[in-house]
Amino acid sequence: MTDNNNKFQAVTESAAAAANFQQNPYGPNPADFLSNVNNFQLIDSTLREGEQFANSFFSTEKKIEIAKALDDFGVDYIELTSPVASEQSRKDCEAICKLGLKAKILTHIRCHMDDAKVAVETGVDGVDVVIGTSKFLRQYSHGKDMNYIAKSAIEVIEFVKSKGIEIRFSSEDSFRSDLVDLLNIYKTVSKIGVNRVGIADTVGCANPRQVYELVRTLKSVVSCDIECHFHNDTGCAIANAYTALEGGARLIDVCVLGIGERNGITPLGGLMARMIVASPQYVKSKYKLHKIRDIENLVAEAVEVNIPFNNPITGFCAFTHKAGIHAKAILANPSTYEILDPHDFGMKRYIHFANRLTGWNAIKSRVDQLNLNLTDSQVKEVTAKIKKMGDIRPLNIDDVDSIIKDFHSGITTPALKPAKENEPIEDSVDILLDPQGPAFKKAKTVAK
Ligand SMILES: CC(=O)SCCNC(=O)CCNC(=O)[C@H](O)C(C)(C)COP(=O)(O)OP(=O)(O)OC[C@H]1O[C@@H](n2cnc3c(N)ncnc32)[C@H](O)[C@@H]1OP(=O)(O)O
Ligand SMILES: O=C(O)CCC(=O)C(=O)O
Ligand SMILES: [Zn+2]
Repeated sequence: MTDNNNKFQAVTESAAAAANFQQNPYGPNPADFLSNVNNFQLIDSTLREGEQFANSFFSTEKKIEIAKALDDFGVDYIELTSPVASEQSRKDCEAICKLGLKAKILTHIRCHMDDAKVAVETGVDGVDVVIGTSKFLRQYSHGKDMNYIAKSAIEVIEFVKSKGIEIRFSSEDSFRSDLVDLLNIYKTVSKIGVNRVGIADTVGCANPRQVYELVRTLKSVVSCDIECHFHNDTGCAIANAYTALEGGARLIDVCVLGIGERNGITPLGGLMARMIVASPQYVKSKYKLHKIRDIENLVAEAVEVNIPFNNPITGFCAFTHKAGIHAKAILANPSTYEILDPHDFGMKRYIHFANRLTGWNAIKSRVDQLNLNLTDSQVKEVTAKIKKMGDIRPLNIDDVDSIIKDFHSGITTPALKPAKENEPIEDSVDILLDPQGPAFKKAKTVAK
């Protein structure tokens, strides 16, 4: 191709990227020419990092159930606990390798030949090797200097490669490591050939700008894919994962519900919420999003936690609209107040109208659902009654329905018994726009 043709191609490609960006303002920025927002992979670590969550104990059967569910969902890799952690951990790793899943199976080991020798015998498709590079870890964890780290990394990598399986090298606590040390070790391992290098924000200290910069810098010194692992101590795990992809990382470590050491890592569901906004076609074609709820329930039950009320996608009120102003606009066009479409995840949207913040538009939709005929001014009148009652105490759907029905039949609304102070509202049910869907109860979100 001539220079002019090359220039023409570059111009048309960037014009296409810009047009796409305009179509979807949440999509990859055309300036991020290395971005993998439209081309990322997931390494699910629920059965490794997730096993490090305080409440976790997975029986063999549970691990198999979770691995199958993740595979069905479409994750690219499933990472398992080190086979040297315990005898059962090794046996479970072998058992999962024998399942014949589509997802590649990885195990996660220290940068040590003793661990590597056990790992390669388990039947895994790849080994994730990690060693701390920050001063903290070099001093208080393994006590080794960068020369030793490089030497042992080369030995372990060469050994795993000789077995014909994938190898990833990762620096634990990357964001508190010296940049020169980091780039040197990554350069070394990239030169001898690894499938991936990993950046790990082990203590959750990194912010999105730092992530972008480190990934971009690393991109210029390695020739392999970059994987990223973000802890959520300071609440940046999803944002950091997204920014890493913008900077050119290809793979993100996730756990179902974000479980892991301390308060965990990037959650699978939360990252999907972020990515579907940026890259809807890619995400919808690659992952079975409607399975997220089942997978989260499976893991939540296994580790004995509730799904948080504010969880992206599956939190009990993730698609519930309440205030009258919101309800009116949602009834006209859900996109007015929703960036995620609940149907993409097999979920439904709800309008919670049994409260004093409701408005006549929401009440009118309930009147219609009840097949009653009221004029707009009558709906406004009955809405005022509902609000009056909502000023006295929390309402439930039966309260509202009886106010509407009584109003409709011209019968004076009987006084409702005020709830006792602090009485739990066990049956406060919210209305759904879809009359076929199941009504749902307020989630009990009391932490154990
Ligand atoms: C940030 C992360 O999440 S990394 C992954 C964490 N995963 C795990 O720890 C898996 C579960 N762990 C275990 O079952 C155990 O810790 C084992 C089997 C790995 C090791 O158990 P033990 O031999 O009893 O050692 P212990 O856990 O007390 O200490 C860790 C040892 O690994 C060494 N070590 C720690 N990290 C590394 C590393 N990345 N590469 C090489 N050696 C390491 C430490 O120096 C220490 O060695 P020591 O015996 O000389 O003190
Ligand atoms: O292996 C990795 O990349 C990450 C290890 C880990 O869990 C961490 O550093 O938090
Ligand atoms: Zn971790």
